[in-house]
Amino acid sequence: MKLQMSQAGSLRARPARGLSALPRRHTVSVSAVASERLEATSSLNGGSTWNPSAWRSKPVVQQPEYLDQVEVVKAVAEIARMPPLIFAGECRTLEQRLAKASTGDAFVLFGGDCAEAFSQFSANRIRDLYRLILQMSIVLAFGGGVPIVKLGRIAGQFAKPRSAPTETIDGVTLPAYRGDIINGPEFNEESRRCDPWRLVKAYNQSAATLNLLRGFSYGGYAGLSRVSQWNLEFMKNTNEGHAYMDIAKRVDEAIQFMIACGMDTNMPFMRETEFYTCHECLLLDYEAALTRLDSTTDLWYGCSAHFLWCGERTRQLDHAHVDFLRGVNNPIGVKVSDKMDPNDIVTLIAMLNPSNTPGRLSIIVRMGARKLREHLPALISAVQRSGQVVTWVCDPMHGNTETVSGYKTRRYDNVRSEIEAFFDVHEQLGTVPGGVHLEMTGDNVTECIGGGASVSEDDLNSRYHTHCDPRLNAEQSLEIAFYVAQRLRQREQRGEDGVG
Ligand SMILES: O=C[C@H](O)[C@H](O)COP(=O)(O)O
Ligand SMILES: C=C(OP(=O)(O)O)C(=O)O
Repeated sequence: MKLQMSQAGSLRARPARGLSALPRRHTVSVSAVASERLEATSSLNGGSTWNPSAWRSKPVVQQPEYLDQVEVVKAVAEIARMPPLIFAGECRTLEQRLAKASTGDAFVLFGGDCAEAFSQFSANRIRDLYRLILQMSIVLAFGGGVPIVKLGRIAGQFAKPRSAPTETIDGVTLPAYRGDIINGPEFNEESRRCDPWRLVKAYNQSAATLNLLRGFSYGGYAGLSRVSQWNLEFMKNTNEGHAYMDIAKRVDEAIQFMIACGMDTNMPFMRETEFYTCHECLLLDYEAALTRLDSTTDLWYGCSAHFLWCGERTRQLDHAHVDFLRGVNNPIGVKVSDKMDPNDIVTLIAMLNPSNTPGRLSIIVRMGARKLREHLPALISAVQRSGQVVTWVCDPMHGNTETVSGYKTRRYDNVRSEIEAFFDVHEQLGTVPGGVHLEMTGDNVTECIGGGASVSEDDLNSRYHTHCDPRLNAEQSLEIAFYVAQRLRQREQRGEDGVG
């Protein structure tokens, strides 16, 4: 990659180029509706030129209020001097994988912490999340008969958008916790002060995390012959643990059979797995400092993660986050609640993926089951009419948050119902459910209620460790994987029977 940096270490803006002039591959033509909408939004884009700092001229929300701007400049310059965390070629491969998910030839699993935390950083926690994602992928691949694209909410998922800027406890009001990359979760003035040097700490934690993930992915840990060793210790005597071991046994038998037929166990697919990282593209100072020009294509890539998404609270058409994301060439996503209007979704898609490249854009729906059944059909139909290609993903977490006994929690049944509704709606419309996006952990936490683990309301205070939103624990996550696998298998069988 060509790192365009000035001597001070900040990014030097390259001469701005029209986005339409940027080369893109495998594009699909859109209908006149989408083209008209793109034309109509070119004034929002400020013409069609882009550079990693262009967002600064737009309205921006959910950014930290730092007290000392000089320290911000120094910390951001430090990040801009650092190497990219990912390589652009990996993003292009991921885009191809996500394109397959848009047609049902692959399925995407996004999973990981709501908010990574400095205090919870450990090799064991990274390993446990990683192997849970591997386990879930095996279950999904076995059920669905398609490759699973694995995307961890990890190695950069630090910044949190908040509903309210402040928090009040016992009559004391302080700034809200916005993620460890910005301030601390402890409820005192010092901790809640936004500290720009947290940016550097988050970068370093992300680099170390990614280093271990790459080691696991390419160093033998993720080899298919180890499938039966991925079961987490505390899962061994659970229903999900047993069901997983049944599948692992069948995978082992299939491998033995293939070896007997002459298969070479040194083939890359036997020893390695692709694993990608993602996070919300929220903290634009950080993201811009890690945006680099790829020397092989002369295109900009956000190098903090392979995949970046725009949150529900920051997807305003004329605001900074959409402007930033339209210019990076990574595959990207947008979170969408029931507040999204069918016309606006077409406009937003046209802005973020003007060349209609399959795999470039995932729409991550998060509404709760009831609203999803009501609103998603109109969104899908509008996108279909416009000829736009997107990968539809279900986030069953963010439309299902409630407070019980003072804890933010989610009920397993509601999470599962939203996934059910997502598959049902796609089935009715003949469109493709492309993936799920879960807040989950390999730890044995008690943050979400229900599931086979039978976490009750009274258990919430037992192992409630999240700094922000409640995560599914390992058992609940695996249970969700079995449910999704069942839906994928039904879809596959309908395809084989020529139905749908
Ligand atoms: O995880 C996402 C958001 O940061 C979170 O849902 C917002 O939570 P809040 O409503 O408690 O601010
Ligand atoms: C904040 C998040 O989601 P949303 O933007 O959908 O609320 C998230 O996924 O962490």
